[in-house]
Amino acid sequence: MNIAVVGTGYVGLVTGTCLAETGNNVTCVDIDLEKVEKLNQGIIPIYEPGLDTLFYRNVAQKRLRFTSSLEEGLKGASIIFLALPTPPGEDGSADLSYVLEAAEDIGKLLKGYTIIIDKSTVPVGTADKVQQRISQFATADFDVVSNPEFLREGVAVDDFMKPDRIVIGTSSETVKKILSELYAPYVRQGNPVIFMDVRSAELTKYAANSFLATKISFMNEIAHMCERLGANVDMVRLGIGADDRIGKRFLFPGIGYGGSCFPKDVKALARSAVECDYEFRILEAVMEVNAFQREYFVSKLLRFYHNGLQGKRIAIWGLAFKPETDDIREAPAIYVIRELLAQGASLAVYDPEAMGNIKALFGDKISYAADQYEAVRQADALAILTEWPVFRAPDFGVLKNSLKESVIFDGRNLYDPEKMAGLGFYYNSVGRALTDGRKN
Ligand SMILES: NC(=O)c1ccc[n+]([C@@H]2O[C@H](COP(=O)([O-])OP(=O)(O)OC[C@H]3O[C@@H](n4cnc5c(N)ncnc54)[C@H](O)[C@@H]3O)[C@@H](O)[C@H]2O)c1
Ligand SMILES: O=c1ccn([C@@H]2O[C@H](COP(=O)(O)OP(=O)(O)O[C@H]3O[C@H](CO)[C@@H](O)[C@H](O)[C@H]3O)[C@@H](O)[C@H]2O)c(=O)[nH]1
Repeated sequence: MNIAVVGTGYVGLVTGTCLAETGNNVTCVDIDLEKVEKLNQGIIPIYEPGLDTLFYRNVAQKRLRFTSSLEEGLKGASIIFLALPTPPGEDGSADLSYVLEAAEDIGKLLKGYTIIIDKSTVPVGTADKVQQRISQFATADFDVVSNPEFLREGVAVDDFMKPDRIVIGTSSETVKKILSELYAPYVRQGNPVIFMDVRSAELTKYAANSFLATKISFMNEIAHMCERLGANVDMVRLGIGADDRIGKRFLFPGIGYGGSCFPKDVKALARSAVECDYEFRILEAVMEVNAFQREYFVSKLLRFYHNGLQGKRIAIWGLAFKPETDDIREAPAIYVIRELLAQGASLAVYDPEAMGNIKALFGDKISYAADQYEAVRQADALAILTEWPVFRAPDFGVLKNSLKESVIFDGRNLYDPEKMAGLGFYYNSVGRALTDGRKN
């Protein structure tokens, strides 16, 4: 099939590449000229594991192209995917300006029957708005479909190629037939393509993200109880996760969820509730707990250094909002860095992929280490903010010799507290015993 993808960010680029991989002809469109130029030079502007192999293969075989001209992108396309930003507006509701402006431009260019698929995360009623906006300008026939995307950054290619499920909101039998064919290669293992009405599909996306965010905030609260009651959150996690009704995943406490999706989508669903005269009480608590997690992490350092952080050098391992990505959107690290700087600490940071993005934000206010061990050299303490695999089994001897004092604040529970005490560290993690082996 001939496909256009409008918006070539994390979702658009992965969607376009993975659709080309199964034999479709895909043109990705973006208004960011620099991005399009890079893509046309074979430079992938984001870090996403596994994307490069598929990208280079499909570009070489001319199934994947990039352009900044919408007109050129839409030429011959029978399906148009919208993968455009829907950032939070001032009141928390999703800002639909990117989607609706693109709809208008698309309307002016539509030729024959076209399926317009919304992959952006949008509130209930958006497909109707897109339909109306396009109708004002189009003469050709078209259908607007909601097809929310559930990929996770860091494993986006796998998630797209083998999705748990595909949700499609449409009432058109023609659309159902065409999209069943388009997605058939991705659900060969029997994962379902779930057809439903458009409004339910739109809400499904927010419900999924909000439920997962709720799971995380719930576990963060359980972690606080563990710290107060002398229980171990790892054990509680295993104990409840073994129950199929609860499930093992998304039960890891830490410094709160970040990223470009959970924070904005929870906020947007809460706002949607207000707009339809309902107070979504759980979501208010989920957001409150999430904000508290990063504050609590910083407060642990402040309590430890009760004379203040002035003159202290803190090393930070992990800046991205999660491992295996360079994305720092809403990363807890941004808050932690700002707070520690405000308290007078000097910072040396390291992340395998997100250094460039953090540098663009903080410039020369902090030091950027070439590797994780350089970051801790002569630091008073280490703070761990992202659970990159490379941090999981460091050389503790080197770590201990590099730090001025053997002090670790771990926001991601990477190590065993007893083991850390045995190695002579002060080790403060989330929802587990605080251990101090410095006098061992
Ligand atoms: N990032 C994720 O993991 C993820 C997963 C599922 C769903 N989503 C949703 O998908 C949507 C896109 O998210 P993203 O992370 O890919 O965003 P992004 O910011 O990475 O990419 C959006 C792209 O759209 C481009 N753009 C803006 N206006 C345009 C226009 N008029 N024409 C062409 N291109 C235009 C931007 O230049 C940018 O490259 C959002 O609604 C998001 O909530 C994101
Ligand atoms: O047990 C857990 C799991 C995750 N997180 C945090 O939650 C955030 C989000 O993680 P994750 O969901 O893995 O990453 P995203 O790429 O943001 O993916 C989410 O957001 C996407 C955009 O909507 C959806 O498509 C995905 O299905 C949904 O998982 C990160 O800060 C994680 O550190 C935890 O704190 N504890």
